[in-house]
Amino acid sequence: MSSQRPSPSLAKPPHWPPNVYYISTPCYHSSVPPEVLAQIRPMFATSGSGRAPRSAVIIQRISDPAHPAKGQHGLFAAKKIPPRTHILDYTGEVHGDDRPGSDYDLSLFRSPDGNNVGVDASHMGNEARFVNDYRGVKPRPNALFQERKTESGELRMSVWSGSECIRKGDEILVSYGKSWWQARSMELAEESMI
Ligand SMILES: C[S@@+](CC[C@H](N)C(=O)[O-])C[C@H]1O[C@@H](n2cnc3c(N)ncnc32)[C@H](O)[C@@H]1O
Repeated sequence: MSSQRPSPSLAKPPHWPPNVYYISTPCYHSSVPPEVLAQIRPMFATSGSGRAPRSAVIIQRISDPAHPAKGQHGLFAAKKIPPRTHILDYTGEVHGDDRPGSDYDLSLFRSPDGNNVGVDASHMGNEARFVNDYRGVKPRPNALFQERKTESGELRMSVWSGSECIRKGDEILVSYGKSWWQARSMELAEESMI
């Protein structure tokens, strides 16, 4: 199975990992059935950029020893972001196969006949792949994942600010959901039994 080849020409933001393609629009993997693709990306849809204005977000290495993702990276506000604002789309490889090993895979769409479509940013994506979960960092998330449709009808998963404004310099934090963490703790328990 294959994916369309991402364009290598985009300028990467600071701290971008060398082994990950930087893409501003989704790439579609051949595992997405054509009838499902037609629902999430109408024929006439043009892939407008999912990029945040370059100044809205910044990727930073986490050095705070109290942060549970210390040594990794996170996404931070480069300027004040008003409440309920579209920050950026979560780009990646849109796929219909299972990606159990990916820590960068989000659910995008479930069709009535049971086809699941995800967006996996483990090998290609944009700044949104660095959004961390709020647990152990702040009492509550200040942002959320929420789908949107582009003007031409393409379904995107996006990062939006919550009900309060995000101050410049704040880490942008979502909730991955209890089931995401439950699946990870089950994996760890299984690994420790091997
Ligand atoms: C989508 S990535 C987020 C970006 C990641 N920090 C990085 O530098 O690539 C998800 C991974 O980030 C880490 N992570 C995110 N939120 C976390 C949290 N609240 N506590 C511990 N680890 C977290 C976990 O390792 C998780 O598998």
